[in-house]
Amino acid sequence: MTDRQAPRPFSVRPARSDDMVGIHAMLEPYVQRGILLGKDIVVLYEATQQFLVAEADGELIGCGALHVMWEDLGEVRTLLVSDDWVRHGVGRAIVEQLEANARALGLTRLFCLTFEVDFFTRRGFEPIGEQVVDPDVYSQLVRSPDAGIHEFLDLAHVKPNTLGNTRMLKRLV
Ligand SMILES: CC(=O)SCCNC(=O)CCNC(=O)[C@H](O)C(C)(C)COP(=O)(O)OP(=O)(O)OC[C@H]1O[C@@H](n2cnc3c(N)ncnc32)[C@H](O)[C@@H]1OP(=O)(O)O
Repeated sequence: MTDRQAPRPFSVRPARSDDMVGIHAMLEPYVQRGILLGKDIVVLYEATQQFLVAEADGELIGCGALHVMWEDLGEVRTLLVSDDWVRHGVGRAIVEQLEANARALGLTRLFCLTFEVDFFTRRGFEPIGEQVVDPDVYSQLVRSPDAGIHEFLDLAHVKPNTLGNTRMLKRLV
């Protein structure tokens, strides 16, 4: 006998624009708790192609995004699974597909900033302390208006958002 439940069927697919209102609603509680960065709905629409969604019985149950930051470097963003579905392999399936997408785009390193250190460690991410880009790349990245890149660079004005988070990196092989 085991207490592991039978697998519940779900699928992961690229997001469509009409998923964004649902993603915005799923995101809001985590923004309130300071776990994920808040995004205006217009920013979500602009990022539609970056997103994957998980669904079961036609309902959104999770999402995650891949943001390209540099030639070799991407970031996993806005990963979440609805409360009813945590610990059923949905987060893992989303991250594995985001990694496949990253490889297809030619990326070799994936960054994330997270409280979920155990989850990302099991996915092969490792904590990093310092800057992982050279000064020339840094000087270009700092020109981006994107708040996520400011968090990646650990700029002073975003430090209140990132308090207690762990910076992690995975090398894609
Ligand atoms: C970069 C960022 O976006 S950081 C923000 C991350 N998101 C958040 O913090 C929001 C809140 N958290 C969440 O939404 C979720 O907990 C996530 C996204 C972190 C993880 O998603 P989940 O779907 O719960 O993860 P998943 O189930 O794939 O894996 C977690 C572990 O649950 C366990 N598990 C999986 N399926 C089962 C099951 N059927 N029964 C029991 N345990 C299970 C396993 O131990 C699994 O780890 P492993 O597969 O590596 O051995």
